[in-house]
Amino acid sequence: MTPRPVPGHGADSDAPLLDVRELEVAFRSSTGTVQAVRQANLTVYPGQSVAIVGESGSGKSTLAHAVIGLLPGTGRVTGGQILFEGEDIAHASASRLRRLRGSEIGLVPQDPMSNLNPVWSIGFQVKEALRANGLAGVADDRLAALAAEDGTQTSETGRIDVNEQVALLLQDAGLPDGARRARQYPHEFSGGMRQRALIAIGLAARPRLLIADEPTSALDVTVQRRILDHLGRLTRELGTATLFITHDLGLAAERAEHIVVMHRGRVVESGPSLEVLQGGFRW
Ligand SMILES: Nc1ncnc2c1ncn2[C@@H]1O[C@H](COP(=O)(O)OP(=O)(O)OP(=O)(O)O)[C@@H](O)[C@H]1O
Repeated sequence: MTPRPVPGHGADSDAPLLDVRELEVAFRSSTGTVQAVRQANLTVYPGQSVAIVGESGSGKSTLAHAVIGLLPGTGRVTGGQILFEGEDIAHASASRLRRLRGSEIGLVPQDPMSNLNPVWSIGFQVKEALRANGLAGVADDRLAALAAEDGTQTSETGRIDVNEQVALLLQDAGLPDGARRARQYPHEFSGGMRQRALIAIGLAARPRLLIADEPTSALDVTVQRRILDHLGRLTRELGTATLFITHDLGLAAERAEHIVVMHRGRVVESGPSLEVLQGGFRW
């Protein structure tokens, strides 16, 4: 079943942002080949939130990592297409994928500790995400409005002091006192704060699609809820589509408009969240 376009996201909402067709991903090992993803289909429209749900080992992360061009180890796309804004990126070059990551497709990874560099300040890491996409010192409308609220002026040409920009991005991800937070290092942050820093980094370049891989699974339930609420609000306000990976069907139904259920590498169910939840699918 193909998800319906989300109303109110402009004329291009008729066209999928991401259209995964018959995707096959395999890992080679000394004992043979593991077919991690089989003939998987998945569509995400602009601004839409889609969750991939499934038990451990069902292929959720592999599918998401294939989309972002970050398959680990011997993982290879062995069939099918990954159309992003109509372009097949299943076999795109490393440099094309690097350009897409961050600027068009952001990632909030599963494990904040191993995805933040311990020797760099948080602010430096946000700045790097901006620099990599040529956006250091550039304020979009949202940042200009946040700067005005903060009593800072942006120039008429949309320039902003890069340290102020970093502080605002951290604040927007739910880290008050962003200027001070920017000077701190990952070990000075709690797990929840590190996750928020990764959200700031993932959204810094305003990607059209954000992939969130079990973004809060290591956190306690209250912190998890608060962060997911914040992430949902932020992506809605920014108009960012999200591909949310989780093993928790209830959480997926709460957080996403559309659910794709994976089992042993295959998409076995796909539809509006409520329908999938009420369908009582069990793996
Ligand atoms: N780096 C790897 N090398 C070899 N096989 C791998 C690798 N990563 C994943 N796999 C295999 O691919 C299959 C799908 O794994 P994947 O991690 O995508 O599942 P998942 O649904 O995301 O699980 P989890 O919820 O535990 O992260 C599994 O059989 C797994 O063993």
